[in-house]
Amino acid sequence: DVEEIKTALSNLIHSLTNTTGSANHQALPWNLSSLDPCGDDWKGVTCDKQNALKNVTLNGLNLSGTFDPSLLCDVTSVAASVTVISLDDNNLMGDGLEKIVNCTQLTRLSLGGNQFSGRVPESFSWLKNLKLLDISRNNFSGSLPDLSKITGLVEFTAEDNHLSGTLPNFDFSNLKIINVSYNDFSGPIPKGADNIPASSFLHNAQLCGSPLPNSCQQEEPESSDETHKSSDRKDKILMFTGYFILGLTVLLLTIFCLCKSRKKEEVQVDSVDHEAASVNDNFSKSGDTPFNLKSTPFNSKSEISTASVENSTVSSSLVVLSSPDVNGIKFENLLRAPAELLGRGIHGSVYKVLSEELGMTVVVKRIKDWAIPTDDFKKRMRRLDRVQHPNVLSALAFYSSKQEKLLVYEYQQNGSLFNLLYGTLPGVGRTFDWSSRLDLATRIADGLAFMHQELQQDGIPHGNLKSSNILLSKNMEPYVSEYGLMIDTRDPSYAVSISSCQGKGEKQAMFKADVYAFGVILLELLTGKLVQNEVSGLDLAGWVVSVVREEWTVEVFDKKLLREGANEERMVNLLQIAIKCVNRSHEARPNMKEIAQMLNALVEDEEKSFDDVSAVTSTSIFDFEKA
Ligand SMILES: Nc1ncnc2c1ncn2[C@@H]1O[C@H](COP(=O)(O)OP(=O)(O)OP(=O)(O)O)[C@@H](O)[C@H]1O
Repeated sequence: DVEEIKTALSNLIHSLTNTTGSANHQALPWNLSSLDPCGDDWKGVTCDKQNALKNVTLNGLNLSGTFDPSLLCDVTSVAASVTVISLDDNNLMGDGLEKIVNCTQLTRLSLGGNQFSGRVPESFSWLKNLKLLDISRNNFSGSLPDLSKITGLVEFTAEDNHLSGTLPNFDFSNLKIINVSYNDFSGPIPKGADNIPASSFLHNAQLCGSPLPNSCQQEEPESSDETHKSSDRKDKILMFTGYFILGLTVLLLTIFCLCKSRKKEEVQVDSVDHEAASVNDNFSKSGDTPFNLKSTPFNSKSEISTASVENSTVSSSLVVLSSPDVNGIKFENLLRAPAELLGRGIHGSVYKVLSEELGMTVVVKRIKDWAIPTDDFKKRMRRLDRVQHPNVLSALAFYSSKQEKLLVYEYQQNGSLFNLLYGTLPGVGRTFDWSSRLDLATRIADGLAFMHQELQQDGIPHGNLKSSNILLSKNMEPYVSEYGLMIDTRDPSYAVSISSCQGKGEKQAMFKADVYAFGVILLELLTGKLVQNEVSGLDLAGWVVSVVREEWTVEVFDKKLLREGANEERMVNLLQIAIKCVNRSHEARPNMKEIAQMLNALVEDEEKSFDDVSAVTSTSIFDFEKA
């Protein structure tokens, strides 16, 4: 079997590295002279104890050529055991992708960021064990096969293709993550997607229904009669033309108002300060603050400057990003809505605002004294908006003036990871068990790895990663929030790293500061202890490293995890990853992509340990129990 695996893998890697021009010849990622493909020399290949092939992970290796799955899946010993095939971010094309169906044990198939084209093979829907299918960022076209037949599918990502037709009738009680944005899908989104962010469905001109704001009703044909259908079509053409003209008018008006307000701002900027008004401090603290400017006494301790609100041009100053949830939002209405102060930091304050206009609760983060030129800030916000990941919270809208920046985010009902670890929510007790912690860490790592990859060139790291910036949605889906705002890192070697390197090195140090911060979050998840405890003076990273240096010990682990009987070997594995992340030298730290791969391998391991795979997928991410 080992020989068979070795031959299959050699054939695969040769087919993906032999390019026609010898100048482009790609170095082999594996040492093929090594006798044991399951040994360490074959990076990305893992086998189980019986030497059965489990994972083939060849992400981001600049592989090119035609991926022929039969090289793996027509080999009996491989087909019977392989659970993960991951070829993300290469330059691969496909030939006979349908043959993947012979790898019946696949739980993860990841082909994102390649050149695959044509239809998605029907046979993908026969892969009954799949939990994750990623075909995003390719050139796939045509309609999707009926992927709803894969009842255990937890994650499906297909953004940035040319896919069309209707979406399969997914069961969203299983499917936790989906992204089909930037395609040509049409028709209704299947029922039950209310908890999925609307951004997962954006940029499909004819998709409708919750969570998108456009309902499908008027698009459903009232009768099957041909004449009705054609008049419906005409109506639609008229309707879209109307929308187009309306959109154009709004755009022109907005540009006109912006120019006008900029002129006014220049003239008025010096006189604005004394007019600045605020949300009254006492109201804020009472937790039920009306932002209503008319009923709120102004005072000099300005919270949200409202000088501009009195100015009738402000509604054009609130820039609404791509989310359809907030179309038509007006700045002044937002400030008049009932609000509650959630927190106040060195850089500003955060308010929870119930917006009747939007029919939703949002969070407004006000940042003062961020010395970023307005144009750069706008550019940055728009750039960030183009990089969407299901576990990263994008801003819905923003406002920028010389004095302050306001950012509007969707409110996340279950608070932050910080609250989950160290506080309690009234009325609800939570078992935040080992597999939930590992799952959360992996999703966050996936999100950060994606953001780092996309924003490396732009030099935009998270900059302020911490457990209070990991938010939990209504269904406990974790989100990284406040990506790309002010740099305020926890990395103790950051200042030294930045001063000692320039250009590319400087950028790398910034991204590696996020890795340090992520390592600290892993330590918090493992130990249940606060990072920097002002009372005990504990420096978590320093403490863990010193305890571990003595000898590997369970002393560091959260007692709750030990009581629940979490697997110590896997906890130690996670601890090892965390310690790599908090290495004092930023160069020695792994990057987020490597960390995400290590965590996903741990999850795989965890999943293998459960006998009943389907029981794992149907379990909710977090275990609630009544307090
Ligand atoms: N979109 C949101 N939904 C729900 N809660 C949020 C949201 N954004 C922030 N919060 C919560 O509001 C509180 C205050 O946020 P804030 O960003 O000021 O805190 P912080 O992360 O401690 O400080 P900073 O980010 O300024 O360093 C935090 O507990 C945070 O978890």
